Amino acid sequence: MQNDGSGRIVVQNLSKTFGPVAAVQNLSFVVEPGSVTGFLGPNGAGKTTTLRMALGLVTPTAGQATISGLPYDKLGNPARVVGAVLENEGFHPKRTARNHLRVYAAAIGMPDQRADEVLALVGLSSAANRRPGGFSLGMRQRLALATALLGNPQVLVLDEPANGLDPEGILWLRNFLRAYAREGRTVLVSSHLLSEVEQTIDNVVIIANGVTRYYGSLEQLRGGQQSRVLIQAADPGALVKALQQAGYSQVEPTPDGRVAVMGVTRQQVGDLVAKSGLAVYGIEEDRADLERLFFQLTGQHNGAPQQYQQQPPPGGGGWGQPPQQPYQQQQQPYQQQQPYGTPPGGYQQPGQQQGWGGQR
Ligand SMILES: Nc1ncnc2c1ncn2[C@@H]1O[C@H](COP(=O)(O)OP(=O)(O)OP(=O)(O)O)[C@@H](O)[C@H]1O
Repeated sequence: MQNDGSGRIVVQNLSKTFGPVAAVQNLSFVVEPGSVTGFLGPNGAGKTTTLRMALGLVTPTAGQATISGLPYDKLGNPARVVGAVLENEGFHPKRTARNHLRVYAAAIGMPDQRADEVLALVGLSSAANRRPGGFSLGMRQRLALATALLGNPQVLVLDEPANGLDPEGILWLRNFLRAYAREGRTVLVSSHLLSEVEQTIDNVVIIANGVTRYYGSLEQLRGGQQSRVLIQAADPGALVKALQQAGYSQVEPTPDGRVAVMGVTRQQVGDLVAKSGLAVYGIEEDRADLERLFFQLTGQHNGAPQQYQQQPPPGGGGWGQPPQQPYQQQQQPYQQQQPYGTPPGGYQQPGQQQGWGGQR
């Protein structure tokens, strides 16, 4: 086997058991070069264990992970191929940031000057002579990233990199990772919050209880969602009646007093209110919340996790289709509640019914 130079990460049927705990079960996915992939799941889902297996720090119970076609420990000088930032990395208390980096640079055969280059890359040049002991959490994260970048690696693996970063730091990290991927490199970032990485990632692997729930492009995940139109009306009851008469049955109030309707476009609503002479103050399209879908996929809000169809293993034709179940689940609130009934029993005031969404 040879390093194929691709920077592709392939995880194939990877499993890890710690005593009675099945931390990772038969996990398969591919992380493509030139993109940022989010590795998402709730706490304890198995993300860190998977990343540690990919980085040769934990021995898999079954399956394997390769980077550029090779297991990590066969990469020769792996730090020149993969840069990794794992959680809770410590720094030597007596070394300055620059010296810390020089020690690590020497260990992987990089020249001293690389320390200053990576400090500049992460925006820490002015702190080069300070000791990390006095750094903020965000600065420590940047220094950890600088360490990972020493070998100018083609692949970056970051475990919960946004932890401890302020909004400015998150924005900086987002731009940095996107630029890194644009150079054709591979970026894999774990997080327990989809919202934290949503604007950074192209592709997503979602796991829960060590099992894959979804893997594919974020675009596909978004595309499978139902959207609804939210309308603020002078007389919501009259609007509901008009909508129902026009054949739109999936209608209900939102807690903030608006009317939500599924299966309709903004334009159709606009035409309908114009025709019926009703006063409305706002018509807004609302894509179903991606974070809510994430919670459904990982079973965090719906009790026991559901078993979704797994995606085909790597090499089977790229990214798969999103599973269908979540979208069916998504529709349930509309079918179950029917707060307006037929015939309409009068408009309920906000707060009178169990809402499911509200404004985002
Ligand atoms: N060394 C270990 N010994 C025993 N159990 C472990 C070990 N490492 C992880 N586990 C267990 O494996 C499961 C997965 O843990 P892991 O840390 O991989 O999850 P995670 O998704 O990274 O979560 P977090 O975001 O909380 O770190 C958990 O139940 C955890 O308690």
